[in-house]
Amino acid sequence: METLTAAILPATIRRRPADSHKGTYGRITLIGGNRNFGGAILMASAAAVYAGAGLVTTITDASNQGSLHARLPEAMFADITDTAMTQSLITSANVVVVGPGLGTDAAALAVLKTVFATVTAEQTLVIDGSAITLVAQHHLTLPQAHLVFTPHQMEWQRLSGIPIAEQTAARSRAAADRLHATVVVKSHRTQIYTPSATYENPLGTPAQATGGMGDTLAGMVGGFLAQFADPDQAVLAAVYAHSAIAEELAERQYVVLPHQIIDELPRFMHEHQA
Ligand SMILES: NC(=O)C1=CN([C@@H]2O[C@H](COP(=O)(O)OP(=O)(O)OC[C@H]3O[C@@H](n4cnc5c(N)ncnc54)[C@H](O)[C@@H]3O)[C@@H](O)[C@H]2O)[C@@H](O)CC1
Ligand SMILES: Nc1ncnc2c1ncn2[C@@H]1O[C@H](COP(=O)(O)OP(=O)(O)O)[C@@H](O)[C@H]1O
Ligand SMILES: [Mg+2]
Repeated sequence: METLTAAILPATIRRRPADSHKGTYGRITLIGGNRNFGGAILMASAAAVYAGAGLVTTITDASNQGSLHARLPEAMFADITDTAMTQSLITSANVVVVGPGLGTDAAALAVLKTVFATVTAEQTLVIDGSAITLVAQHHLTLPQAHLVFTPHQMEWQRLSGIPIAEQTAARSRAAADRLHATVVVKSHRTQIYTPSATYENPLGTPAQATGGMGDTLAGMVGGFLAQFADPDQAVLAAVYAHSAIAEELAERQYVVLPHQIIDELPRFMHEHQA
């Protein structure tokens, strides 16, 4: 197990070349947010935009459209019940994030099946929140794609079958290998299982223990994957940056809100680019 250090930030976050445009920085499609959990996909989408992803589209329940655009005019919107549009927006993305606030009802399951049937081996799919629970509950066959799971410990228990108290590095490593995926097991000391190595994030604070914190991380992971060349480093840097910003804010705050981390991202990335 390797401990992450701040060196992951300049190794990953590169200065933007002058000769570039929005297409240089990736197209990301985020899918989630039912009528009750619209905030989750809004936070994930905002994290992707503020992390610098070039083009961001949010596929969500139509009831969330107004709040999405009021809060995040940079994001495009599509209705989650429009299957043809969903397929098209998945196909045109290089990174897809599915799950924040998706819910676990029959409609959510149908959306997730559409995602799995549409992504291709060249694409990266980040699977978070409700989508992890659905994969576990319905024993879904995983698609051929670059897969990144971002479970918290309870979701990891559901997906891997390993009870939280028995989630040792060795057992989680074996389960991640069986999934042929990168797995970010989130806790107060998050561990990251890439195909080639295992890492622990030394940062993080209980001030982060508030709803939406993981939705924000999922969007950051997607945003970093959309832009930066090395996918393992992109995941590691997103995890590290998420906690590093939270620790900065927690020096003078009892609780750190997810949207505050999002607001700090452009400044933090500017300071740590190389
Ligand atoms: N504003 C919003 O719209 C929000 C929507 N959310 C969405 O709600 C859906 C359900 O996710 P939840 O995670 O709330 O529900 P889950 O039922 O998946 O997991 C929560 C349960 O896991 C337990 N648990 C054990 N270890 C944990 C750990 N290390 N970290 C977190 N929980 C741990 C908690 O105590 C709790 O009982 C997801 O789609 C999620 O994205 C949540 O993110 C909350 C905010
Ligand atoms: N006590 C803590 N110390 C450090 N990090 C924490 C702590 N509690 C929560 N976090 C972080 O907050 C995030 C919570 O993710 P998750 O449970 O998926 O939230 P949500 O689904 O509500 O957005 C993870 O990145 C986790 O590492
Ligand atoms: Mg979550």
